[in-house]
Amino acid sequence: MALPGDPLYDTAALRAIEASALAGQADPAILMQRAGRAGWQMARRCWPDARRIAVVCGPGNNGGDGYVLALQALQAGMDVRVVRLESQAPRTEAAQAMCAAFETAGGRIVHFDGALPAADLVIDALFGIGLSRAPDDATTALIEAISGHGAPVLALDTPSGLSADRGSVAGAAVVATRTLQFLAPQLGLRTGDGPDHAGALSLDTLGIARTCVTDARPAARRVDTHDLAHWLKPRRRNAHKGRHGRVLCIGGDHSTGGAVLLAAGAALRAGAGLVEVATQGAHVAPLLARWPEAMVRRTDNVSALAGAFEAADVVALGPGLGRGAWGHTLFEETLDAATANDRPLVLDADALNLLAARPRTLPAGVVLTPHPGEAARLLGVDTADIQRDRPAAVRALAARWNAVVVLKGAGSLVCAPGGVPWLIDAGNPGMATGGMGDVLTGIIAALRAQGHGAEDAAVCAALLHAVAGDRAAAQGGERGLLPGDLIDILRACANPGAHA
Ligand SMILES: NC(=O)C1=CN([C@@H]2O[C@H](COP(=O)(O)OP(=O)(O)OC[C@H]3O[C@@H](n4cnc5c(N)ncnc54)[C@H](OP(=O)(O)O)[C@@H]3O)[C@@H](O)[C@H]2O)[C@@H](O)CC1
Ligand SMILES: Nc1ncnc2c1ncn2[C@@H]1O[C@H](COP(=O)(O)OP(=O)(O)O)[C@@H](O)[C@H]1O
Ligand SMILES: [K+]
Repeated sequence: MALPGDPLYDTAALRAIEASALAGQADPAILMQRAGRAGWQMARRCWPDARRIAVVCGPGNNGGDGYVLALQALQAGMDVRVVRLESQAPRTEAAQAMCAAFETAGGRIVHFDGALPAADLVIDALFGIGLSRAPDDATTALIEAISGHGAPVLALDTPSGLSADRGSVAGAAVVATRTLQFLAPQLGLRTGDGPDHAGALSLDTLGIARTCVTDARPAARRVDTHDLAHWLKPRRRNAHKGRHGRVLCIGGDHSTGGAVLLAAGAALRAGAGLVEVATQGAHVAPLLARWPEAMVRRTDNVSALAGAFEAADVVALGPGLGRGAWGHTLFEETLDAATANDRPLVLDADALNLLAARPRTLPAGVVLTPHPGEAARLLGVDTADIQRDRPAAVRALAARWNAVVVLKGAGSLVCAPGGVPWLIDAGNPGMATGGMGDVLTGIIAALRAQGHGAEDAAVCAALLHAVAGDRAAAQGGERGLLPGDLIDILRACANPGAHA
């Protein structure tokens, strides 16, 4: 069966796509011509009333695209100004030719003196995929002038300063209204800082053969709402609860009982056949009051759980587990028992922190769900290191722990060891609320219990969680969104087709 989702690319792949598109091509500047023209058409389409156009050009081929666009705008009768730093005259042959053509047609180029000219539209053609270092002070001032101008900003290929590979900003990056990507979609625009800088996304393939793109190795595959149906098929008429698996959620030390309650509720609403919870005695009654469908027991150690452990199809360990003696004991014993009994595990929250503090070999088929802080602990680096290159971080985590990893946050990435990451850019900042990750853990466990493998369960669950977050936010707004709101809406999202 065809893989779900759409491929995204990194800079190396884009360079390979470019090389294959240009092979045998007489005019190497043909793609630059098409890029500049596509940029101008996009500008006209999106801002038909803009007459004063400021085009900020950098020294490379991204700047070349900008000169082509500027010439197009000039020929269309616009009031066009190219702006650049004195030190950033075009350096590539193709960009020099486009600059010369613009000047020959009477186009005006001004050096940036701290302010951009008045304009109805600003074109960002400073840097594209060739960004190679953090911008210096003068370039930073130019980037800030673009973002702070007040007019809409159309970025060509990449918002200047954002890494097209990593989705991170070293220093400063343009905040664009829209970004028109060329050739193929970039991973960096969809994770980490990417969405905040890129604005609305468009793509122009510049007329190249499809095979130039399909032959390149993707950096990630992006899944979206419609892909849920790939995993969440209608149930068999002859189904029974035993077919849909049994989830055991372990967690909820004193003061964090809500976490395991949320995980259990999410597991129920994501379709687990049976959900059992092992928690501190004080949480048993409230949990039963909220979820009478769950089987809840007080536990101090795994031997008290003997029957439940053996019966479970998957064990979710971590929500509210804490790092006290209770959590430590359950962590060690659960991992021992899961290894001995070959039980699939989902590890979250303090289970990840305990794992980082006491590294051990994990049994096969484990799913880890770190947010960037937990990911940093698991790799022994800083959170900023994780966010600087989220795609590399998720690959490194999967390899280091031999597990399927969900690296959470804006543009969540899911990766199996040695695999190509999945990208989920559904979801919204309303989801940055305590307890939201516990809901994800419950969903992964439920899908795992329903028979999905670790990677399928992780990517489908991360997508379902994000889609539910967006649907809940659409109903009542992002601010104040609660994990319970997602649980309430999960059922509607987990049955694609039935509630379209
Ligand atoms: N691929 C294709 O087929 C097509 C590509 N096209 C377009 O070309 C773009 C790629 O062009 P590109 O390779 O010339 O790189 P680009 O983004 O212009 O930047 C490189 C220049 O910037 C400089 N520089 C870098 N960082 C810097 C910094 N922080 N501060 C200051 N300077 C810095 C760097 O200097 P250097 O590192 O060499 O010192 C170099 O001079 C691509 O995104 C797309 O728009 C289209 O024409 C369609 C077809
Ligand atoms: N800005 C955001 N955009 C999209 N999803 C987000 C955003 N912030 C948080 N989320 C999602 O919400 C969940 C938060 O999980 P986590 O940080 O573990 O919360 P907690 O530990 O409080 O349960 C993750 O699935 C994450 O991907
Ligand atoms: K740009």
